Amino acid sequence: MSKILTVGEPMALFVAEKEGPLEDVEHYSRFVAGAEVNFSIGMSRLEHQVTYISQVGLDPFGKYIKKFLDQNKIDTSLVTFESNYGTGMQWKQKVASGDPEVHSARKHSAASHMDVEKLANIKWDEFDHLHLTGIPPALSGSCRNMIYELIKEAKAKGIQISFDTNLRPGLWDSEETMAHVINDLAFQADIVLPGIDEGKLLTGKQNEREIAEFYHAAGVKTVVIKLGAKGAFTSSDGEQFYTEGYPVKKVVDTVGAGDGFAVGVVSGILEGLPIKEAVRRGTIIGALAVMSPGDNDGLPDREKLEVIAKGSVANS
Ligand SMILES: Nc1ncnc2c1ncn2[C@@H]1O[C@H](COP(=O)(O)OP(=O)(O)OP(=O)(O)O)[C@@H](O)[C@H]1O
Ligand SMILES: O=C(O)C(=O)C[C@H](O)[C@H](O)CO
Repeated sequence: MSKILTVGEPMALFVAEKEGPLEDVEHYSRFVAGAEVNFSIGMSRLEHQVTYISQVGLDPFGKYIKKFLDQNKIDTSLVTFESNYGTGMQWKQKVASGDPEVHSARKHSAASHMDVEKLANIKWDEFDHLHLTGIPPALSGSCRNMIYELIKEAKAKGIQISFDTNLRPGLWDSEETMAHVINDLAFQADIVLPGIDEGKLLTGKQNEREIAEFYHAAGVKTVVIKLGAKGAFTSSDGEQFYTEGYPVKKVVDTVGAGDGFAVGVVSGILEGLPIKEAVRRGTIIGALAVMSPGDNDGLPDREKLEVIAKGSVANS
């Protein structure tokens, strides 16, 4: 079991019960969203210990999120309640195919008011790994400073860092700033996990090999590029290979696939699996994530993962 630190914005998520435009939907089911929440749940289900740093509003949704994280055995000792600002919220469409529309209310949220003081109580000696995404540096200037400081402290302690680019253009002033900051942060990581379209936008390169070279040239050891249903391309330690996507009969909801994929790759690396097996695990968990309506409800426990990895379960 490894000990992992992460930080992010959790949101109350309402998933439409019927297809159609969000303005016509009357009934929703409640879930918890947040890329790092999804990652934490996946890692926790595989019996790794995750400490999740965040701030939520002192409101019913903040309380719900804290309870949900506790129920999923995630360490919430660094999750604080803020009475002046609210918990972020999302509403997600139900769709028969393609990506759903997601509407967010997260401007000036409690999480966006995090700053470097959130890092004061981290017990660095406890952690083996830091997982970050491109979302917190987009939330506010104080969050961005906090992420730079977090990386600096982790690197000073020699802690391995994974970085999922997870672009949210709507949260940035401009695409140029987004690409500059995200690359600056990614360059300091050991493992970088962009989607293919994100990689093209961030690097100006045209294909997965060139994107990987761009990050290697800045010192990144392992680059794994997500190719949607097709799978992934990996470049690590001079080795380059493709991993096929795990077949899915019916896609229920595409959101969260990248986080599930990160769970597979990072848990596999932390458990000492060869990189090919770690990425294969990523493709399995990414596929499981698209088979359920919430952003993290499809993530497997170890028993389910092992059964699927051995190929003895139908993918329906
Ligand atoms: N329809 C699918 N069928 C099978 N596997 C899938 C499918 N969609 C995604 N995956 C798996 O999940 C991984 C991550 O998905 P994707 O490439 O969509 O990442 P992403 O763009 O970061 O996702 P998101 O931001 O929506 O969470 C893929 O590399 C693939 O292995
Ligand atoms: O949209 C965001 O910023 C989120 O963190 C919500 C989702 O859970 C996330 O996009 C899934 O990767």
